[in-house]
Amino acid sequence: MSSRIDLSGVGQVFHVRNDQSKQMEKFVALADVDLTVAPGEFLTIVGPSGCGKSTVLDLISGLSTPALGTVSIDGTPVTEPGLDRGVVFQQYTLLPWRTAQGNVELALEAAGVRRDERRRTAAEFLDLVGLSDFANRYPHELSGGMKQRVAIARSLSYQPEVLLMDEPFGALDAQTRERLQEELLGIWRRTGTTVVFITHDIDEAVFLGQRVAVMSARPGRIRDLVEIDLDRTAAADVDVRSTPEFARYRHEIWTLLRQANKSAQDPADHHLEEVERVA
Ligand SMILES: Nc1ncnc2c1ncn2[C@@H]1O[C@H](COP(=O)(O)OP(=O)(O)OP(=O)(O)O)[C@@H](O)[C@H]1O
Repeated sequence: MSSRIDLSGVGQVFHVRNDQSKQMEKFVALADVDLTVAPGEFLTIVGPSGCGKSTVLDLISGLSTPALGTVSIDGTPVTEPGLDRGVVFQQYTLLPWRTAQGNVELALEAAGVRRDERRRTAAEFLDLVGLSDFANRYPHELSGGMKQRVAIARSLSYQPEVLLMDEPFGALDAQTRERLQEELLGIWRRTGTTVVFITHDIDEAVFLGQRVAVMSARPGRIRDLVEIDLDRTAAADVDVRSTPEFARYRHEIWTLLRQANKSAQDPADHHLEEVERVA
């Protein structure tokens, strides 16, 4: 099960207090964002800090609505959060008084799933993320990587058609992170879910994404889309990350990010013009 995501002419504006004048003013966080994510695609998004990556994810998840343009899932405009979209954040968002199993069941409760089926499905998804032996542990008894796996199991348990991930592995050590990246690719292949994954890490973006979207800031835009053609199924035997193809993609994204950072620092940007247009 997977869905297509469309962002068309999307702009987002926030009201912020000007440090000098102390007046409220409009801040254009996103402008002219056009993006289509195909059903079952794995898209990663990179960009300078504050360029609007989380804002894009919030719009797709329905946590906010755009000031301009439309966001739709399979042609239906997104107006609020829904169980067709699962979200995983960087911070572990587990309830401390519930076990791993209980945390996964929570999402199924919200989806109205019957008790016995909840138990069975939660166990199945904990197994999928390799945590069957830890089902009865509480969050404080789990490592950071395990907590994040529970969060992933919880988001997958109600079988969303879209999985939105906002730097889910950002707080993990390098080894755990690489292992979870490989596990996530395996889960994605098995479930066929459409994934949008935000990261600061170029290697992570190249390793996971079938395409990498590079954003620029002030205002946030999709600056480039790079197709990544790597054979990741060989990951178990071959260190894909050390191949010349991987290095080429890494350099390409690195160069685009450098350019995106430079344009963000350019004082002659179109920021004010955009404010006028979007406001
Ligand atoms: N609710 C809000 N009110 C005011 N400004 C906001 C709000 N949310 C985000 N912003 C601003 O919008 C811009 C984009 O924020 P966003 O969190 O989407 O960036 P990001 O690319 O995800 O950043 P990072 O990589 O640092 O996590 C930033 O300048 C941020 O300060």
